[in-house]
Amino acid sequence: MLNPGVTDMEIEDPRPLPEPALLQAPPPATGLRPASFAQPDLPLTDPSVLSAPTMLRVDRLNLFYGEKQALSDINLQVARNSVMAFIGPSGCGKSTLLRCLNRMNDLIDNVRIQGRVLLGDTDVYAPETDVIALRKRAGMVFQKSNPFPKSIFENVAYGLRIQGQGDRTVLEEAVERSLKGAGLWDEVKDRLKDSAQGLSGGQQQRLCIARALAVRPEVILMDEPCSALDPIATARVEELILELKREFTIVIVTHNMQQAARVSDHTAFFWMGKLIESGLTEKMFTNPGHRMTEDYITGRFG
Ligand SMILES: Nc1ncnc2c1ncn2[C@@H]1O[C@H](COP(=O)(O)OP(=O)(O)OP(=O)(O)O)[C@@H](O)[C@H]1O
Repeated sequence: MLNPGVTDMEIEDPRPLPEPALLQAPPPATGLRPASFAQPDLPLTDPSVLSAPTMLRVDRLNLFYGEKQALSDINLQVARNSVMAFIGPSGCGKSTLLRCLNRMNDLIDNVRIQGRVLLGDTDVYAPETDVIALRKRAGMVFQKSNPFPKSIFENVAYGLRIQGQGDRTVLEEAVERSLKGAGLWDEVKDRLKDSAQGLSGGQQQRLCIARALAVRPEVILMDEPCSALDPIATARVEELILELKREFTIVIVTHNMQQAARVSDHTAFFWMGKLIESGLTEKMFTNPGHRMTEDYITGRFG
């Protein structure tokens, strides 16, 4: 959602911005939750995440929509097989940064980008980079589920079909694997030929996740994937995110602080196009390094 209405009038006396923290040197993982952690039923960060190799790396990224600068000097890393949450008030640039990671901003006129994004070893913005292949490696799930007016089967098979895959057995295997991966197989296996638009909102969102999984991505970019879902469907997608990170790297934009705390290993807080702070989610939610992060997380602004 676009919201150009955020101005510095909304936050009084902002402190000088610190250098954005990189995730290179997180505090050692003890496997223990700090005693002050407010939500004791949350999953602990898997210590293996902290030593995982980097999947995504953003270096000195600036983005302009025409004359307007929407991202300023962003430095950030996302560890492989982890979940990174982007949080911050409306209009701070979360979706813009998410779209930079697989060049979805290429589809918007008048965008200018400086800096570097690496997906694994691939320089995302290098002229020789194949954008179609890149988006296959970094799939996207949007705020509003957007199944095509086709059958459940064809929705999931779509990405493979446009890659030229026509072998029925290969497609059937991929559809089953992806629907199982998205936790939807048991609910739809007997009606794969039915229209996807007959599914509930939560099922449609999991179908879109299955569609993203079908082309075997490495990264899944999720832009507020639960904002249109009820609490039960939201809980289902959150469980799924925790399962999917065993195989994939996930970046999720969310306005829901509990959701960020529940599903993410790392959190990055943005304000007016700047990365204010990033780090272990447990730390960000219990002992943030910046006053603005604390004010946002505790609902004092945003
Ligand atoms: N296509 C566009 N053209 C011009 N400006 C844009 C465009 N998309 C976003 N912006 C502007 O860039 C800034 C960041 O927008 P973005 O949607 O990335 O923020 P966000 O943090 O994801 O917001 P929200 O939480 O409301 O979805 C905003 O000022 C917005 O108005």
